[in-house]
Amino acid sequence: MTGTDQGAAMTFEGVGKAFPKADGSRVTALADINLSVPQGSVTGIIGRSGAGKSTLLRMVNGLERPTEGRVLVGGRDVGGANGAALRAIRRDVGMIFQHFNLLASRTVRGNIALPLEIAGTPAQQIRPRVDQLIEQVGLSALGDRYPAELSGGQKQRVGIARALATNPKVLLSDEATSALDPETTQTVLELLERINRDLGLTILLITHEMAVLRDVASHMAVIEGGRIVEAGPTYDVFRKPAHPTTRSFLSGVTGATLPGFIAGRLLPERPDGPSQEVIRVTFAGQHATDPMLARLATDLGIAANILSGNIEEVGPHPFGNLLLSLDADRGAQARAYLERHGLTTEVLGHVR
Ligand SMILES: Nc1ncnc2c1ncn2[C@@H]1O[C@H](COP(=O)(O)OP(=O)(O)OP(=O)(O)O)[C@@H](O)[C@H]1O
Repeated sequence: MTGTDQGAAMTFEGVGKAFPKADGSRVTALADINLSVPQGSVTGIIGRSGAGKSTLLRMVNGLERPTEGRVLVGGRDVGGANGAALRAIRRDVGMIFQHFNLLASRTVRGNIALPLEIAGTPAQQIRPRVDQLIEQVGLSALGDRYPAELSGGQKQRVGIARALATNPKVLLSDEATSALDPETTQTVLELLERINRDLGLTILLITHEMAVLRDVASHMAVIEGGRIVEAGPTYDVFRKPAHPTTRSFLSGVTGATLPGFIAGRLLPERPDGPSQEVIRVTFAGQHATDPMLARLATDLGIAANILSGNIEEVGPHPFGNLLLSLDADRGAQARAYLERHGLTTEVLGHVR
């Protein structure tokens, strides 16, 4: 998904952003960003605090301008647009926020109507459109409530309805579920998925939680220190993470963690004398349900101990992680066998 792409809803071409500092020097927030967000995708950008996620997102609706390169939305250069051209791009780009940004003085209806009023939509068209949006986000009975009378999840639904009011082609989500509890997060993510599917809307979201990408993103990119260090279809990245930062984010969601009694004894290098190799085996797609450990035992006579494991879903695909220990003398042979059968393996260390 890197590089310029005809099927792209948004493209970042060699984008850099430097902010001036008070002492006259400059801080580089983003450098050499090349990314293309496929039309109709839910694309997630993950990174730690200060990595540059917000700056990247804010370039899509022209709230920040690149100091290098171009950001294209539907083929139009956002950074070069002004006046009516910029307003036209912004109408195509809705945005939702971590803290919802609702007007406390307006009801649910009033908040959702706001972008329509700003766009000069005739009053008689606003009411039915707002009714439709309220219905779409599942808030039918709550139209006359004020934000203070709503839960976090309900507030975010208002934010989503407001972002959809002008029929945008792209929805930007700035940590939209970070202020919500896990259960509410799920319901809001499901709503975003439904909107993506039913309206064909491209969603670009930023998050610091890999679980959000696992649950909704078809494509993802990892950003660190203002640079994209890894990008691709989410499932591929989960299966074969190439960058240490990606692996570190993944270790938080792939569930399988070493039990304490092993983790405390894990040696990076193989010790002298008899030892066990500790490996992570990643199962994906059709292989997720194959009885590979039984086959390892019958075909090669290698017995593996299961230390921990889990199977979950990345998008529609099964995805599993197993942590095993096995005789270090047979480790290379076992890994080669598993890799040959489409599994991914990684040596985590050794125990005596
Ligand atoms: N207006 C600004 N002026 C100066 N520096 C800025 C400005 N906006 C962002 N930065 C700097 O750019 C870098 C990237 O910031 P950004 O807010 O994009 O990161 P982030 O990944 O969104 O972080 P967080 O998750 O904490 O919001 C940081 O070093 C930040 O201090």
